[in-house]
Amino acid sequence: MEFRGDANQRIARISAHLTPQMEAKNSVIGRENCRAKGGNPGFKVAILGAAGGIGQSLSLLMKMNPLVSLLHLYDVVNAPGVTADVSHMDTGAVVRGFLGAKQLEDALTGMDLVIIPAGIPRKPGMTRDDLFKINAGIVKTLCEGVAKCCPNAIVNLISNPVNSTVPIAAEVFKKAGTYDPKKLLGVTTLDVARANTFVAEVLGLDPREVDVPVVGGHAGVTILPLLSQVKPPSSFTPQEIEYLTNRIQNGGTEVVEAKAGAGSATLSMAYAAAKFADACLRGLRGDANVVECSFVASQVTELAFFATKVRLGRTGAEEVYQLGPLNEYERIGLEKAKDELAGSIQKGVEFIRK
Ligand SMILES: NC(=O)C1=CN([C@@H]2O[C@H](COP(=O)(O)OP(=O)(O)OC[C@H]3O[C@@H](n4cnc5c(N)ncnc54)[C@H](O)[C@@H]3O)[C@@H](O)[C@H]2O)C=CC1
Ligand SMILES: O=C([O-])CC(=O)C(=O)O
Repeated sequence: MEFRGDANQRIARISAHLTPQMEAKNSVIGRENCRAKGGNPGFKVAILGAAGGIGQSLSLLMKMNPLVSLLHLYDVVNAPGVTADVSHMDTGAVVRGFLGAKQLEDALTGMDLVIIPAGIPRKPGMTRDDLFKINAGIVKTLCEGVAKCCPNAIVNLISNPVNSTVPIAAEVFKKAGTYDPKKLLGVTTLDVARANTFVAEVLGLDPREVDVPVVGGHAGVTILPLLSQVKPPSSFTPQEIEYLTNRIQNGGTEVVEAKAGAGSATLSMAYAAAKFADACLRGLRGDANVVECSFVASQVTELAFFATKVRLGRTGAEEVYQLGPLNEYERIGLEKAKDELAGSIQKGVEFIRK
């Protein structure tokens, strides 16, 4: 009988949390009184924009990451549904959902890593810069929340245009007095994933064996694959270089056009974001030699931000690597990339300083 009593109490507790009344009473969407806390030692991760195309798949992938103990899913719509769904996966991370601006602070408090895929995606005919008008304000608001509630968190910024949203985030953090350049990382991992895939196709290799550094930024000509530095060392014909560079630079547009109005890359992007977040968490844990490309504050060129390989450690991007030797084709590409990047960075900075 004692056992039955305990079990009944447990069931009553759980059922109570399933009622809409209780959900409404709770400031967060979760199961606060349940015993099952996962109990994993690990990191606390928030996804802002978790109900979107990228956000949903990314939530699934982060729920599967053994380094995550607590996963906060925030969005202005549909966060409860995504949270309920993902929370039934029998992996270690405990999942809590947060809906709307009033719950942003709860979503962010105590987080080690904040991943931001919030904002509108492109439709055919648009550039990433066409998203600035709407996404700049979204990123500003969310980063103000980060500065207030988890100023020491690592931020992985996905929302486009990354070439401008990263400078916007930096300015927000500077204004709040919390800016640590090592902790603000623009996510360019999808460019590397595409480059590895397309180069592997040309070379007839497994993409997992290929490593292509992609530097610069995350839009059109600012995406600069360094094919002269591909591992394993490989040579390409001028036609192959032209084909690969164009395909990598226009990979996002290829998906936007194929989706024909239904958005941009979400599945490959969630994969890339999960890979990059995992690298950040391994760095936070103290693993050695965690190296990824990312758009960060940089002294590699005269620009304030630039994507190169960075070494991720306990405090974020602890080392920003130089470009290494470039061939003539890449030197010309670098000048074009810098010209466009300069304007995009300036636009982001001015959005906050105006
Ligand atoms: N860095 C990269 O390599 C890539 C970046 N992106 C960018 O990621 C962003 C998201 O793309 P999708 O997931 O496809 O778009 P989506 O429209 O499917 O999802 C965006 C989500 O953000 C949410 N949202 C809007 N305002 C918000 C706010 N203030 N706070 C929290 N959430 C908010 C929406 O409710 C929606 O659930 C776009 O800007 C897109 O261009 C997309 C692919 C690659
Ligand atoms: O192209 C877009 O709009 C989305 C994006 O950044 C990408 O897929 O690389």
